[in-house]
Amino acid sequence: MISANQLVILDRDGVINHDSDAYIKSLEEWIPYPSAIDAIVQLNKAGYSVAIATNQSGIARGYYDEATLHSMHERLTELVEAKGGRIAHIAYCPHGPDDQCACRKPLPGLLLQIQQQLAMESLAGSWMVGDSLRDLEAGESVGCHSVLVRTGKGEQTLAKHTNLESTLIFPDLAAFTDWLCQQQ
Ligand SMILES: O=P(O)(O)OC[C@@H](O)[C@H]1O[C@@H](OP(=O)(O)O)[C@@H](O)[C@@H](O)[C@@H]1O
Ligand SMILES: [Mg+2]
Ligand SMILES: [Zn+2]
Repeated sequence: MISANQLVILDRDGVINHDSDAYIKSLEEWIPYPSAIDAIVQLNKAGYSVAIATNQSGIARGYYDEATLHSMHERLTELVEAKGGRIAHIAYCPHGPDDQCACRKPLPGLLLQIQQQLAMESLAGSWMVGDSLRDLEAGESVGCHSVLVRTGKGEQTLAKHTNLESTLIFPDLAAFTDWLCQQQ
């Protein structure tokens, strides 16, 4: 069984791949940070499981469909597995802000889906890595450590919220990964 402190949960847009205020609407627009792919594999090789929790309101807004989203996640999985890594689970919220779902971050639904999928008793002590406050809020609601990266919307998040005292801040996922692996 995966222990909570050996799980890293990643936000997708702005952490693994470039984000856009116009949403990531196609496979062509899904451009991973090369260092992020390598970081996921590095985490795996250091004994961490990696899962993804991503809001995808672009589906509810009609900008793209679930098949297109799945093609992005197939590509991500291919890139990670080609380097010997593995994504344990990808949880996504296809709903819009007004749909009153239980899974759109900052609600914890995506993280609870990951917990159930990985048969874990708790996520307390896992790591939640995001570029937006809602990522961190979702993680903290289930006891995750908060990590903010400056990629994607990270700089805007930092400028808007100066009271992130319990949050670790790194330039990008690779920098957090290097730090975490040095803690072992
Ligand atoms: O960062 P994650 O959760 O992986 O994905 C975020 C995306 O779903 C989109 O989320 C939207 O927020 P709204 O859903 O419109 O509030 C906007 O921030 C877009 O720029 C962004 O691409
Ligand atoms: Mg994001
Ligand atoms: Zn949802």
